[in-house]
Amino acid sequence: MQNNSQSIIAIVPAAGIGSRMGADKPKQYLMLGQQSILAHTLDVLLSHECIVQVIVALHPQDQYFKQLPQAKHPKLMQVIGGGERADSVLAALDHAMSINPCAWALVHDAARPCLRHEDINKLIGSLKQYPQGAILAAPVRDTMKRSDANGLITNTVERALLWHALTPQFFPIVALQHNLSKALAANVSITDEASAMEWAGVMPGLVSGRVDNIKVTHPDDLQLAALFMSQS
Ligand SMILES: Nc1ccn([C@@H]2O[C@H](COP(=O)(O)OP(=O)(O)OP(=O)(O)O)[C@@H](O)[C@H]2O)c(=O)n1
Ligand SMILES: C[C@](O)(CO)[C@H](O)COP(=O)(O)O
Repeated sequence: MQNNSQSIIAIVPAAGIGSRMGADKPKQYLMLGQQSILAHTLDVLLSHECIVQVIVALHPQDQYFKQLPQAKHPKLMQVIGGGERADSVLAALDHAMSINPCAWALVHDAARPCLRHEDINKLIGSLKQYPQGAILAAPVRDTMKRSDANGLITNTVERALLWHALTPQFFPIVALQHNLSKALAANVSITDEASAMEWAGVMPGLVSGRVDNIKVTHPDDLQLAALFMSQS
């Protein structure tokens, strides 16, 4: 895959505690086959020819990362993450700004180990069509319902233009760092990089990605991720 000019720095928010998983360790360190979820995710990013650096944001008390073989990879750097995912991403972006502010950030959840190079290539390849940046996403397939506080259906939501936002999310480092830091300073709820860009008036592109690029969140996601990994 040739990416012509752009330098790409991957950012991996990996400072979460995995509370919804309810495991005895942060979910990114749970085993998936022969290695941990985070190790799989790092392997995909470190092996991509267009990614020149990988910055992983870690929990301040992380005791696991240094045991990963990937921790010694020459392309890998680590920073201390923050209280929320967006804070961890911003900490990594601040570091990326000191490396190459003209590069692009490819932000990918540690908890999405099933990512494939074909999807990274699609996203990078969308740069000409979406110079403002873009995200991998999956069109909604099911009928979508909105509920009230009692779990009763209030209405059916038109699904034709609804997407599941995935990662990686791909933006110019300077613009993303600026907009994310401004949005967080304004106490805006930011759950992905695109929402910070949207808050600043940008309309990111949507690039259709594989539905097996799941985020391991709940216990039953582990078996699904293992199945998808076995087919990659
Ligand atoms: N303060 C945080 C919170 C989350 N993350 C990372 O952001 C990704 C997506 O977040 P999520 O799936 O919510 O992970 P957790 O926050 O660990 O899960 P939970 O919400 O169940 O605690 C994960 O790779 C997680 O490690 C992070 O870097 N810093
Ligand atoms: C970034 C993300 O994976 C896109 O769907 C999602 O917003 C992360 O949410 P989480 O609650 O931090 O897992």
